[in-house]
Amino acid sequence: MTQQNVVASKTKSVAQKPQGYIPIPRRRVLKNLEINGGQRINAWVDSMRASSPTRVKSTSSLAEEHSSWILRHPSALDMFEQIMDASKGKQIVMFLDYDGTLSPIVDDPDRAFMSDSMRKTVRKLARYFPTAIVTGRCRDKVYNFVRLAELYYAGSHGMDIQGPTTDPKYNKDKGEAVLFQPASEFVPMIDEVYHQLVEKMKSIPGARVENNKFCVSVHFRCVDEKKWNELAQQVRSVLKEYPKLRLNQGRKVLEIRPSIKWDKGKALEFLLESLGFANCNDVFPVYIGDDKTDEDAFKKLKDRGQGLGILVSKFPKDTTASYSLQEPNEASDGFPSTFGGLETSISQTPSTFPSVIK
Ligand SMILES: O=P(O)(O)OC[C@H]1O[C@H](O[C@H]2O[C@H](CO)[C@@H](O)[C@H](O)[C@H]2O)[C@H](O)[C@@H](O)[C@@H]1O
Repeated sequence: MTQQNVVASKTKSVAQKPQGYIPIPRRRVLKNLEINGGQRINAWVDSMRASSPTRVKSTSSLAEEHSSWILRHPSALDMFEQIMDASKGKQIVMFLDYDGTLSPIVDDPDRAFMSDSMRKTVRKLARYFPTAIVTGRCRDKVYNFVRLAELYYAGSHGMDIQGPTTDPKYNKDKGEAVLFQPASEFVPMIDEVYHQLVEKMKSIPGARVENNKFCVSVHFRCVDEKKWNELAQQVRSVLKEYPKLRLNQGRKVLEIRPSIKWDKGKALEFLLESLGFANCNDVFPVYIGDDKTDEDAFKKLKDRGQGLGILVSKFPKDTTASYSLQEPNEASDGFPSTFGGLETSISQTPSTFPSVIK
């Protein structure tokens, strides 16, 4: 299938129902919201609470839960030898989520900076392995945080994919090396919704709306929990006019995006195909992420029976990832001794981005 055909076939699916990755089916969310400010909207707010816990469990029950969870999802740092063995003779491809993985979670989304040491680690990784950032953020914004031109970037939950601008073959058109944008027709709609949400959120102290180009984030991290109900109703009042959009929840954020069959897992698959690893057993993709949306990528790896997923989380969470890391710093400090350490253990030539983007 040619690139154009791929684009055309993905675009055709715009009107179809989303499949596969909706933690909160839109129909259910809307049903929950139907009784004006009544009981059902509470169900949605409960779901916001559940996905953004604000109350800490007792230390002993947490410790118990954690030790049983860690048996099922051991630390990636402790599993270095096993990871090495599994990847032997294969091309490692790195996929990295941004918020909560490369940068710590902070109150102000515009200040989620990546540390210099993390940047150094990612630069080092990219010298040895094709490396992609896969994020809910707008691609330009995440690029401004990461500032490494040698990476692939999949912004807006994978709906905006760009190749390394250091590579002349991606850089023919004045630096815009866009490979795939399956939701491009939604840009005006997303923009419209963004402006409406900005207006609505003016009455809710602490709420923030972020335009991620192909999707919109409504942040409630700094909103008093008593106001979550009102925030949910306001978002609902906008969303009900846009049946082609749907809703997801992340870490204290509501994410509105096009109802197309596309997610971080599909983006991972697209990048692997583009790199020439479509039907290849000699590839070892590693995906590191912290959020629900990363589960689509973990699941994709499991379905392909290739590589591994690493969940960054201090707390036990339902996940398809095989391994875990506790926090972004652990990833940064750990990389040089784990994946970065591979440079001394394998005989791969640096800077060998496959020249096979089709
Ligand atoms: O896929 P990701 O790279 O993890 O992006 C998901 C969302 O991340 C950002 O929000 C999260 O991080 C913020 C900064 O630490 C934090 O304030 C917020 O509460 C988190 O949800 C980003 O701002 C969103 O647009 C992304 O969708």
